[in-house]
Amino acid sequence: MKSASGKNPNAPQPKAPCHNTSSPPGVRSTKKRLGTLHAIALFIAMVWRTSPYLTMSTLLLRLVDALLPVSKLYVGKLIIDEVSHQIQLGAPALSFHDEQLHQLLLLIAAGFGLAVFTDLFSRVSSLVEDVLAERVTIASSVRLMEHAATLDLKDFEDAEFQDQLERARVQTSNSMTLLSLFYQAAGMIKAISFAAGLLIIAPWLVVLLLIAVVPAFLGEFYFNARSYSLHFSRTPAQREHTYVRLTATSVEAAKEVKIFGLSRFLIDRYVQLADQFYTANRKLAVRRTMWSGLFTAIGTMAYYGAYAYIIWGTLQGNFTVGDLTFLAGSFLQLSDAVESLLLGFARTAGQAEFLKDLFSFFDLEPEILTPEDPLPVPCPIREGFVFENVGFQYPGAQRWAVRGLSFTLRAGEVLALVGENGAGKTTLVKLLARLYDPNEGRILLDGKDLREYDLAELRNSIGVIFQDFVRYNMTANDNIAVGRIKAREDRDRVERAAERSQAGQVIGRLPGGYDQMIGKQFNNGVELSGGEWQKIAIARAYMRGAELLILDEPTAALDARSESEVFRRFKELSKGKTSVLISHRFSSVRMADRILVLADGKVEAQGTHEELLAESGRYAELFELQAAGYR
Ligand SMILES: Nc1ncnc2c1ncn2[C@@H]1O[C@H](COP(=O)(O)OP(=O)(O)OP(=O)(O)O)[C@@H](O)[C@H]1O
Repeated sequence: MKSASGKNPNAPQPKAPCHNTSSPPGVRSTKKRLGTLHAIALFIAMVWRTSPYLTMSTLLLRLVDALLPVSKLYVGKLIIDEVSHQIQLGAPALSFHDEQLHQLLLLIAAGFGLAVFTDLFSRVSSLVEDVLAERVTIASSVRLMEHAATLDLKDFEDAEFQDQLERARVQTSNSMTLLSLFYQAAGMIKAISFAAGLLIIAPWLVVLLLIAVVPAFLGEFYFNARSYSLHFSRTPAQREHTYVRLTATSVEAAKEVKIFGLSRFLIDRYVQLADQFYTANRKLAVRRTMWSGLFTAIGTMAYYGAYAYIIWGTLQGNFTVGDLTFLAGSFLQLSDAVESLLLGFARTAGQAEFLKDLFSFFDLEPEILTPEDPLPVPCPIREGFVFENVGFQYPGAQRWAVRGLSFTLRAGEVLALVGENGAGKTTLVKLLARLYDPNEGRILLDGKDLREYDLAELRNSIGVIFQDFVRYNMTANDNIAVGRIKAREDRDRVERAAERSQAGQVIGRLPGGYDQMIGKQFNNGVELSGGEWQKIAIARAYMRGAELLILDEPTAALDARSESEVFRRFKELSKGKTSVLISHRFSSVRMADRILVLADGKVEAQGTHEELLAESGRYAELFELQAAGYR
């Protein structure tokens, strides 16, 4: 994996400042701030792309919604002024035909209309925003999954990558909070509309107000940054926390948890991690509450100071009673609006830090790619695969998993791989499928480097069933169809594949047949035995019908008769195809055309079963050990 900037994140990196929870947010570099703004801009673009129509509607509705309160307040002022005016005139009781009464009724009707509209608009805006937020959540989750699918296998095996993925994942479900950006824009218009009234009548009140809310704003900014850096620094622990919780409650672990009596151990670990979070959260929350209480008190003081000034001005005759209510109302609402605007802004800036994680995740690029002018993958394969002095080291590993590995896999042959645990058999298979690229040497397919072929086409012509194949909690049909998902609806093909792998008998015994849900995660699911699962998984290889088929020990749980049958059929049915079998059972391995003995990541010996026995090497030794066990 490398970031779009071209840097390899696997290379040692200087610690990012946000790792350092003690550094105050004030020392953040301008570059980082720009990065935050950039993330906000990318987010707005993403919202717009999700639904231009809903985005426009949200903005317009919020704009109207923002202008309604000041209009309502102004109509209130006009009503009070009109009433005071009538009282001052000492006017006799108004009659229905009076011009003034009409005026007053009209103002009351306008006030009523505005009140109804305000409520309506705010409900409709919230509705549209909710819908938009949900669409954004779905769109960003889809983008996250699509992007994750393009990244390399080694990325997924990297803990730092998992942290980043976790933060990005959290972010996709937080779009709702982020849409408060629009709310902020509306809040700004609202504040400007109130300020406009105040500016005309008493301009310095606006200055007073700004001074009053600045501390609250800075405080909020500070605490949001602290909260982000706290969250960032504990993502690994947070993932462990979730992992422990899921392990303690998952169906997969339930057997061992009970047999080994692990629940107390897991709960204690959970509590230990939770305690760390709790203590840090509580400390931050207490400090935040104290400071924000103080800042709010400053704001309230400013409000009452302004209120006293307006009352004084009214008593002096500088303002009318209507002005008094308008100014006091405007000031209060403006102070609320500015405060929530500034706090919201600080909060959004805090959120935008998380947003950066999402977009930096989208910036990651895979290293295993299709070249510019890819070769078409040969079909059928004519010569086969050649490993030329191949060496591969897993990222971060001290030792080479394979090194100096050279051999030929001829087109149309059945090759068996044997070797003790850790000899490099699975690694070899992963290199063949380009799940990794070699660090040394090269792998040729029909004389050309694997890296010159179209990656998707190459993977399309290879079918691998790994020893740790996935047990999908899906129907029996889909569990086989994953081998060639495009043919999912082709029940005949699925059934043929199942018959070939002996999964047909297993499925025949299921109450729902091919439509039976397998696995215990969902309603009406039935569990299978280990061997039954393996038969289903092997059916995927037949379903795939690829040029190169590889069974990497998915037969370990099969009884001896079933495994022997699986390999016999596999050999028969894969005629004309190239296949690789990995097994520790020599009775099955001997059926292969050729056997490769791997040791310490390289080929130690090769030949037919008889040839290898005659050599009296490791193969003969292991074969004898196993045979002795049966005597
Ligand atoms: N994802 C990985 N990351 C780091 N090292 C790995 C990874 N997978 C395997 N290794 C290491 O590479 C070496 C070869 O492993 P590999 O899985 O290829 O062996 P194998 O011959 O298939 O073993 P087994 O018979 O146990 O399945 C081992 O030393 C193993 O520890």
